[in-house]
Amino acid sequence: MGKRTYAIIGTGALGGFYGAKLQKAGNNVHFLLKSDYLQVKQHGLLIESKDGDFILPQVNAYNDAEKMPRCDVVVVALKTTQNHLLPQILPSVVKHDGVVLVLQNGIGIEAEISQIVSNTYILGGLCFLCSNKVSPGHIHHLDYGQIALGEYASNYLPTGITDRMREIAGDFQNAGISIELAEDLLLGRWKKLVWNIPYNGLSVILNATTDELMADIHTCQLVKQLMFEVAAGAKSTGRIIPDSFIQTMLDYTVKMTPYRTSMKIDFDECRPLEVEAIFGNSLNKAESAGVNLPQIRCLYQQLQFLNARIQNSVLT
Ligand SMILES: NC(=O)C1=CN([C@@H]2O[C@H](COP(=O)(O)OP(=O)(O)OC[C@H]3O[C@@H](n4cnc5c(N)ncnc54)[C@H](OP(=O)(O)O)[C@@H]3O)[C@@H](O)[C@H]2O)C=CC1
Ligand SMILES: CC(C)(CO)C(=O)C(=O)O
Repeated sequence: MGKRTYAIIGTGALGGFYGAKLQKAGNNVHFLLKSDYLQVKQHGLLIESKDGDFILPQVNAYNDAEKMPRCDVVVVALKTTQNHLLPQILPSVVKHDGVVLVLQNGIGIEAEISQIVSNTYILGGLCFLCSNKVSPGHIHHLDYGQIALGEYASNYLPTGITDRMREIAGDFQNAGISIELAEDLLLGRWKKLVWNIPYNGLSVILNATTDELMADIHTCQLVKQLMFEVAAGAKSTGRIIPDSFIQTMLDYTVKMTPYRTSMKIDFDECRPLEVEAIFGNSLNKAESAGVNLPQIRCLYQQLQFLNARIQNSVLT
């Protein structure tokens, strides 16, 4: 097989960064954009990265999914709040027997996508990346970047490590993106939520950066309690997250460059928050297995209030 073709659905902080790295490494990449389309079509992408800045003066830019060629790997990098658009986008972009790779935060998205596409493999990637889009076509990569890649099977049954995962991981690794292969995508998704649920939620509710949350004894305790609730959620679906992993996540955040989480950035910019994909879907999974997660539900209710306020302010 020749080189795989890639479509990036949503060329923002994450999609722009990984897509540009893939193109720089010689892959054939096609970028779907919305408001940045003209700028990127004319001037390409500028990546300012802690690993070295670079410019791609020319990229394959589209503002209409139907004009994109069918690709081997279609990377979903929209905010999950825009996933209602996927039924219009994915079927025309992914090749028969191609792959949809979901790089979004949250849980349960692969199952939703399995209802949209057929004859397609679905993979999920948990991205430990700190990247922001600072202006049209200009991405600022601040820290990290590794991806844990897993494959989706019906009901999130673990697939082990497949050849498809290895092949796609190879492309990303050749592009300088560090990849870990996960035998169980659902476990990987819960593990990522150990970070996202406390930090994304509390950063918005408490108007705080990660370092501020870790510097205070009370919020540090709250973060830890929320992490243990995520582990209880994982357990309700038969996945075990060891206590040592929770400690690793706490240590990782203490060492991290002080960071405004993606949800906090969305909140500050008055954009819809990814509350359902991260909080709502986790609660649904645990509660349908008969397990309540009261602290997560409390955060969820507060975030829904703020989210509704954002939607109303955008409408008025
Ligand atoms: N940024 C990060 O470091 C990380 C992000 N993630 C996850 O990755 C996902 C993407 O986040 P992120 O990249 O930060 O978000 P961004 O908002 O930076 O990027 C999303 C992009 O999708 C574009 N888009 C929206 N609607 C359309 C459309 N109809 N057609 C084409 N493009 C469209 C937006 O364009 P426009 O601006 O014109 O609306 C935007 O550029 C989220 O689930 C997030 O949680 C996970 C880990 C780290
Ligand atoms: C963990 C982190 C910071 C990047 O991986 C993230 O997922 C977010 O800000 O939402």
